[in-house]
Amino acid sequence: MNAETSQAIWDRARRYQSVLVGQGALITDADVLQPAGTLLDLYGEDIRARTFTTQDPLRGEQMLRPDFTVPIVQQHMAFGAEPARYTYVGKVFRKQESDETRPTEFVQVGFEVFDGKDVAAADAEVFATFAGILAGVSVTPMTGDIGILRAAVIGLKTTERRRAALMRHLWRPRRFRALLDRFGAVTPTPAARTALLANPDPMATLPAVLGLRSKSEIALRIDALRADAAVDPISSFERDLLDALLKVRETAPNALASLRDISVDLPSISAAIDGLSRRLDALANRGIDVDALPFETAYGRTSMEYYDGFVFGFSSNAGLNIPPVATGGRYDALTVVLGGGTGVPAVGGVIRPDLVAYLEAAQ
Ligand SMILES: N[C@@H](Cc1c[nH]c[nH+]1)C(=O)O
Repeated sequence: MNAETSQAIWDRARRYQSVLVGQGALITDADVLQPAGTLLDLYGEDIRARTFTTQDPLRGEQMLRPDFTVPIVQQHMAFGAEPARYTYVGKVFRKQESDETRPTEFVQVGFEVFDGKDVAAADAEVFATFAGILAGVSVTPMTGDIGILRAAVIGLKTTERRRAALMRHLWRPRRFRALLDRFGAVTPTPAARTALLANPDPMATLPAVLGLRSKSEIALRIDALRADAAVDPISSFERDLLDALLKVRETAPNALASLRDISVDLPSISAAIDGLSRRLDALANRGIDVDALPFETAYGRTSMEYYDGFVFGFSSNAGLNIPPVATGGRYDALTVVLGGGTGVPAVGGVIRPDLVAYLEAAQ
């Protein structure tokens, strides 16, 4: 699916990067080989499964960098001073499991902004920068906000354990739905579980040969299931609110109005919605046509699991079946994890020059 030679794609990448440098971004880089271990966990299931890993005799498990954001956050938290803007050009590596025509290594041009002075303005700056680079290319933007979804789950009137389970599965829409139905007692408890919990001494019924879990882990799990079985279901009122929230998919001003309506009954999302409102103002200040800007609450739920606020993407209009040409989002919590407890508000994104070339050739 190459529309340009590799040389032309690198040239194009550097042209895009010069726009970012013009905006005050420092050129930076990251090693191709990154320690896999705990870093790999930060990406989430999809990227974890698609990352090439290898073994180094001294350094242990290594991965071919599946993205730049994680190593750049690490560098920034170790050596950087705020505010900072960075840009990089380089290849990332991801296995393709279903579509052989998709490359397993491709060039990204990235922009990362570490600046907590005005998060709405920083979100708008990143979005508008990519929109500017893509002016004249036929793409449609999409925006979302993982922070609204997180706030909704945090606000549910249920146990901490249930909230944590839903939060963990925020990224797997089907699993999330199944959990919500279970916690809402919409789907009945599986018969085997009911039988297990009805048994006064379930540990006595364990087979002689156990699987991966130890006896004490199984006992803990049974205790947790027992405690959970005694908890009231999440009300249909709250489940309907979550459903309504997840269905919001409109132009940004309409989405804002719908979300405000929902927040009357789900006040935990109010602060996140105020943030959305400030972001829309900041985007308008940057010349973005906010009235036509699409917003979808569920957008970004299947991508990088480090996003926790604004998310965006630019996709081809035509039915070309290619991934979005530019994507990004806010990842404040990732900076806390990699900063050893102290973080800095951060947002960024990448653009793929190969895909833009392909789109332009198809236009
Ligand atoms: N690193 C992300 C894009 C991104 C950069 N900054 C924030 N998000 C990716 O490869 O999809």
